[in-house]
Amino acid sequence: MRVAITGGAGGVGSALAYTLVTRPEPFDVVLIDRGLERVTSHVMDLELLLEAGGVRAGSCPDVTDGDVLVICASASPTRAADNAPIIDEIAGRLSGWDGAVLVVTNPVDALTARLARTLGDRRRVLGYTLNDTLRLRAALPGGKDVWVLGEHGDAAVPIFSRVHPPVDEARRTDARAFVRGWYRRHVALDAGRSSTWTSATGIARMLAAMARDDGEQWVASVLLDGEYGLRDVATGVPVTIGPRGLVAIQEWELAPDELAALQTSPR
Ligand SMILES: NC(=O)c1ccc[n+]([C@@H]2O[C@H](COP(=O)([O-])OP(=O)(O)OC[C@H]3O[C@@H](n4cnc5c(N)ncnc54)[C@H](O)[C@@H]3O)[C@@H](O)[C@H]2O)c1
Repeated sequence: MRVAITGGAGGVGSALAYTLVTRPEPFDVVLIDRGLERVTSHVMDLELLLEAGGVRAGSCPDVTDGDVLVICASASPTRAADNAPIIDEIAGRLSGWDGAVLVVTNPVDALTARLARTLGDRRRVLGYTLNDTLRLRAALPGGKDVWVLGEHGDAAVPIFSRVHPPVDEARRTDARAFVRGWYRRHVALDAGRSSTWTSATGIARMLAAMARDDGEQWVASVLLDGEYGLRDVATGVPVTIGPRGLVAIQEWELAPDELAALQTSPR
């Protein structure tokens, strides 16, 4: 699979490039950012580690060089307000290209919706929201079918009704507090960096799953068209994914409080 990463010299983009070149699958990676020097420096560093595939530096027009474009380009790792023009600038370069896009840049749900509307094809645009699920899995070690749906971040919705073995109310309260507390503690650090390692690992796993196209269960933000009673907003829902993006949205039967939280989660 050919993967173009825009924002490739940043924290998430460069960690993702490292994760992809050290995985066994043959990913061909193009790293794109505003300045060619910084991506070239990353590429010179990374090409010594290649397990399979390749890695090279690109410039902004090369966003169409992959089968999948991962958007990590951002005005700042933590300030999300300025990123809509960046998404619009990238969208302007995508005409005539029919690949899939994985949006990482925040606010990820709003930007996924914006890009899906611009491209006119919601199936090609997935938003990366898996980190919330990875945090809940850390809070419920050994649990099966542990997922977080809804808007990425503070309003995310842990889905306890599917977890095996079942989770009692006391553990639910602790797990909820861990997931919310993790996010708030990380934001409060104001450390000038995002969760680059979790994100890079999760994105690489999803890209490998898109290449495998084997029907495995994932979660991603998708522009909804009536699923879960929501329309024209993007939020995290259960999905299967393939090389061209969304394969299908699964409409799970949720507990009433979970469905209500999912329906009010998009802001
Ligand atoms: N969805 C998630 O779960 C998740 C997780 C972590 C980070 N994020 C978001 O991902 C984004 C990137 O985070 P980061 O820590 O890598 O930030 P960063 O500041 O380290 O990197 C952003 C990079 O984008 C580049 N850039 C800016 N404008 C560009 C453009 N028009 N074209 C190409 N490159 C451009 C910058 O030069 C920089 O290298 C942020 O918006 C962050 O909030 C989302």
